[in-house]
Amino acid sequence: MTKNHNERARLAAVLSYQILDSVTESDFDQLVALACQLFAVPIAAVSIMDRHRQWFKSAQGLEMSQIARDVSFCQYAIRSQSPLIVEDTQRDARFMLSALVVHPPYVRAYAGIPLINTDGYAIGTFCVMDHQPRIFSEVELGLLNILANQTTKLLELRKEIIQRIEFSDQLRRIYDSQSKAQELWKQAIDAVGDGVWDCDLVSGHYFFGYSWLKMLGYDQDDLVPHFVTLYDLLHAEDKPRFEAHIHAYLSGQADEYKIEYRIRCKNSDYKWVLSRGMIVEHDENRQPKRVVGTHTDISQAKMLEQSIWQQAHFDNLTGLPNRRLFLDRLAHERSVSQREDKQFAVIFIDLDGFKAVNDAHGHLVGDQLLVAFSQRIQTFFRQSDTFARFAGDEFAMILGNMQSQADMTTFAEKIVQATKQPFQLDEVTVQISASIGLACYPQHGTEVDDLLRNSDAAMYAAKAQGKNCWVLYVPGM
Ligand SMILES: Nc1nc2c(ncn2[C@@H]2O[C@H](COP(=O)(O)OP(=O)(O)OP(=O)(O)O)[C@@H](O)[C@H]2O)c(=O)[nH]1
Repeated sequence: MTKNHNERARLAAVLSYQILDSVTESDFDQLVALACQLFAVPIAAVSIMDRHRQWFKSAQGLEMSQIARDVSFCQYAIRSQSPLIVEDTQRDARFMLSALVVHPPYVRAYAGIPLINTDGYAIGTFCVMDHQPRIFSEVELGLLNILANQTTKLLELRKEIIQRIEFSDQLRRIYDSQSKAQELWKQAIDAVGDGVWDCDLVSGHYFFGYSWLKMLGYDQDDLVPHFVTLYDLLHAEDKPRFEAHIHAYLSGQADEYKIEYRIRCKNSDYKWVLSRGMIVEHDENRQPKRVVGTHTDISQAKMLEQSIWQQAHFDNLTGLPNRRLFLDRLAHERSVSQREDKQFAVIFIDLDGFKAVNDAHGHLVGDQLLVAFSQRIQTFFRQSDTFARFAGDEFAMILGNMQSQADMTTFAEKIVQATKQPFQLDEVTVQISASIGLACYPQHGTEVDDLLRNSDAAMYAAKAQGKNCWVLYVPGM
């Protein structure tokens, strides 16, 4: 496809090949040599038409490397975008006085085919010249066309290669500048104390930043820079959560990579760290290739958080779960038992005569008694049961997975018996007893509030019956 002559656009197209004044290339020279052989002519050339000159990319039989555009034969082929055939220059008014005709190389015959690129611009010509007048047969013109086409293809190929080289240079420059920026970034973050890490997902190479290592007491040589090293250092309990989060982030299910986990220090202690990261590179299939991020030591914050949680959920004096934690566990037990169709017991205990101990021996002894009672009763429990201090001398229990009401009452009796055994405290021996109320899920209530209220009511019934005993809830209490 050819385009109407637009010299400005044509020149832009010529420049895009970056071929003007380029060094000799054998591919073009071979085509020119072939033309001389094929047509038995002394002169053949591949020329590129610049703004004011015709420059020869390759030429045979010509002394010069370029000529002024206005004396060139090829300018006609360029302008008309069609072959120019001159069988005898001395009989053609356009050329008979041309410098190329009256001076060397004394051109008498000329055939030139424009090199029209894929955008339709005539970049230059492929031409042959003779010192004698000559007629170019159709076959010869066909061959010349083929040579011109091959030359155009060569020009396109050459342009593509140049573009690829430029593109890869550009990529390398971007990569270099990014690497420099990333290095600076790593150093800056390392300097403020957050440990930097950088993971190549393809090779598994894992860069541990200086602060990362220092935070956990390691030296550079202590750790193999590989993802497996990090995985091995994770606390066993945190590994499943870590794996799940990584998977969610890399597969796009999670928007951000942000996870807290414990990691083993050089001295074998564990530290809590907050790990944050982001994908910075994808491969050609848009799969994540590289993730970089930071490690922040959050051990202090975690300890504070744990201590606050502990204070909010456990009784200071006895170390038993408090009312809040008891209610959480009760709600949990209820939903598990409902799902699995099981029974459980809620047991309410209020000590009898506790005030008298306080009054007789002082508050401190009263405290010691509460602790001693808790420790004695705790020995009756399974890990899965809950024994909590509600307030003062009130305690509550959850006994999971009860087979029968008889199991519950047997247990209650054990507590009654154990409580009335004397307590040997620091300076005195005291004796108390317990009043116990029992309610069973689901017979005595299916909701948490009902179970609490009914076990409390049963406990009051035990007090009313003379204390030092247990009572199983019956409706109407
Ligand atoms: N030493 C001590 N006493 C407490 C604590 N919390 C509450 N008390 C006291 O525990 C007593 C509980 O009162 P009551 O349950 O009426 O005393 P009680 O003698 O067991 O009465 P009954 O249940 O009817 O047998 C009160 O005197 C509270 O001041 C505590 O943490 N330490």
